[in-house]
Amino acid sequence: MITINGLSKSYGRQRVLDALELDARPGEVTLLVGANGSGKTTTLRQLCGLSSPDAGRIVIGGADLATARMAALGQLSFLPQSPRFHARLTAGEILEFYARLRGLPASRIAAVQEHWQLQEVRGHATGKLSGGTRQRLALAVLSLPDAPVLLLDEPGLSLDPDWRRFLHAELHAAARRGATVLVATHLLGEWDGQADRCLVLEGGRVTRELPSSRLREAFPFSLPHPVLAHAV
Ligand SMILES: Nc1ncnc2c1ncn2[C@@H]1O[C@H](COP(=O)(O)OP(=O)(O)OP(=O)(O)O)[C@@H](O)[C@H]1O
Repeated sequence: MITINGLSKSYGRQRVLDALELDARPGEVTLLVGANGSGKTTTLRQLCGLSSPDAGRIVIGGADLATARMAALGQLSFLPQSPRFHARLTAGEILEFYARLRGLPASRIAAVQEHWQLQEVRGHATGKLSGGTRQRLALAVLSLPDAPVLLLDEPGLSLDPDWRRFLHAELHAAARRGATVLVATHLLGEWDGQADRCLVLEGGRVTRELPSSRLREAFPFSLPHPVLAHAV
């Protein structure tokens, strides 16, 4: 469970989040949608403790991020928008590194590697992987700890349609196991009908909640916007 109350964040004079209220529940895939620059990444970075809010409260699985930081962060697994790995390390070394950080056994690495079909590139330097394969590696890292709260920033960007479908199925499977899944995206077409809830971020606040099956009809006014027009 994620609960955000009154979260505000400004960069200089730009108020990006303005007393944001948001919740994401266990057992559901929740989308946070909005145009480029609407504050989706800023929201996820606040949730991960990578940036401090000016005001407001974040509670993750009952732990307040400000007062019980380790308990809150320990429940998270985060996929950033542009995952970066050391270019000379191999895919296998990356998985081993993150597994060691989380205290996970080699059997878990093997299972995740097979699940995301990374066996063939296990010995390949990440700098030489295709964008989509690197994204699959990042998703494998995300799924290593089987965390109760998953945060994903534009997870489908470099995946082909088959892997996007696989990703959706994975996220729903995690939700069925009880995880809270929050996905930030502006790729509305990709997620049409694919989420349990859809929160619309505008002007630094969640202004509306829609069923994801209504994403396309809910955003016709956005078509002249180049990004949203491209996305739908
Ligand atoms: N570290 C920072 N310093 C200054 N401004 C920032 C910083 N991070 C984000 N911003 C600004 O905050 C606004 C929101 O950015 P953010 O990345 O959260 O939007 P977004 O909804 O994720 O956009 P996109 O869909 O393009 O990824 C933008 O105007 C951005 O330039």
